[in-house]
Order: sequence, then structure tokens, then C-alpha cells
Amino acid sequence: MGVSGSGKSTVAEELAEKLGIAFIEGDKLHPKSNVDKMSEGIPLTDEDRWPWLDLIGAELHKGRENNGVVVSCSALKKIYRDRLRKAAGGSLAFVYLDGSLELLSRRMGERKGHFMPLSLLQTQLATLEVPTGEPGVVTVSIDATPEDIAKNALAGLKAVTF
Ligand SMILES: Nc1ncnc2c1ncn2[C@@H]1O[C@H](COP(=O)(O)OP(=O)(O)OP(=O)(O)O)[C@@H](O)[C@H]1O
Ligand SMILES: O=C(O)[C@H](O)[C@@H](O)[C@H](O)[C@H](O)CO
Repeated sequence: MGVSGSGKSTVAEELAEKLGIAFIEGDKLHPKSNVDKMSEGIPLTDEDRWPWLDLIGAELHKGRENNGVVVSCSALKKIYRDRLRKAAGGSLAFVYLDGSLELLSRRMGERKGHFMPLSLLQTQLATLEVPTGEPGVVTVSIDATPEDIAKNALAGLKAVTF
């Protein structure tokens, strides 16, 4: 989890490979209307996000029956994470990708061919409720290589408590 440009897709893929389990790109589960909105620089509302979060929740639930799954999802607010926890049915860990505005802007600015405009980073950060203190949360700095971030995430996940 984390804001746009924090490296969710990059790190989740790496982590899933290390864990030997499936990876699901949460962005692919957005309805077209959400992608259209974001492409136009309009932030999503809670109402836009509920159906998408429910699709992600269903994937998490399915994943539990198949050795687990890694899903990339912004999960910006506590109510969203609690909805996912409920849908997953227990033992859902969150890896929070923590980075400065400067680094996030640079990574988003350099990324090519993605629907999410840099202009939405401010509202992403304003919407973000940092998950520190919630059960099952591992916080990792994004100021490292994807390989090292995934290693740090894995080490944190081994020690995580719910
Ligand atoms: N640790 C890293 N070091 C350098 N570049 C990175 C790192 N992690 C990700 N990137 C690059 O930063 C950009 C953003 O990463 P990525 O697309 O994985 O983020 P995201 O959180 O999934 O974003 P979004 O939610 O907007 O889809 C990409 O161009 C990616 O290649
Ligand atoms: O909750 C949200 O606002 C969205 O999930 C965004 O985070 C985008 O999907 C993502 O950043 C795409 O780049």
C-alpha cells in the first residue's frame, strides 16, 4: 500500500516472486470509469473506491485458499484497510511504502505511459492515513532498490503480529 508512485507494483511483483506466490495488480481491477477519472486528473471518492476495494477483497480471500497472494493496492484510508481485512478473513498484512514528496514526484515524473498524472500526488498524500500502529503493518522506506525494499518487507513480514 501507499500513494501513487510509491512503487507498489514494482515491489509487490518482487515480493511475490520471493514468496513464490501469485501477484495481482490492483490497478487492473479499477472500473474504466475510475481510470478515466484519474486520467483526467480527478481524484477518486470513497464511492468510486468501494466496488474496486471489494474486488480486491475477493482476490485476497481467494488467495488465502491458495497459499496466499500479494496484491498492490493504494489502501489509503483506515476504513479501506479495515474493509480489506474483513474481506480477507484474517491475517492480512500491509506493507506500507513510505517516501518523501520529492522522491515520489521524481519517480512519477520519470514514469512513462501511465494513466496517473503527477498532479494527483498532492491529493493522494492528503488522503493517506498512515497505517502505523495498526495490526499487521510493515513500514519500509522506498529510498532503496526494489530488491532491497522487497527484502526489507520480507524481513518485516516474518516478524509481523496481528
Ligand atoms: N525502488 C525504486 N527505485 C527506483 N525506481 C523505482 C523504484 N520503485 C519503483 N520505481 C519506479 O517508480 C515508478 C513508480 O513505481 P510503480 O509504478 O511501481 O508505483 P505504484 O505505487 O504502483 O504507482 P501507481 O499506484 O501510480 O500505479 C515506476 O516508473 C517504477 O519503475
Ligand atoms: O485509491 C486511489 O486513488 C487509486 O488506487 C490510486 O492510488 C491509483 O490506482 C494509483 O495510484 C494508480 O496510479
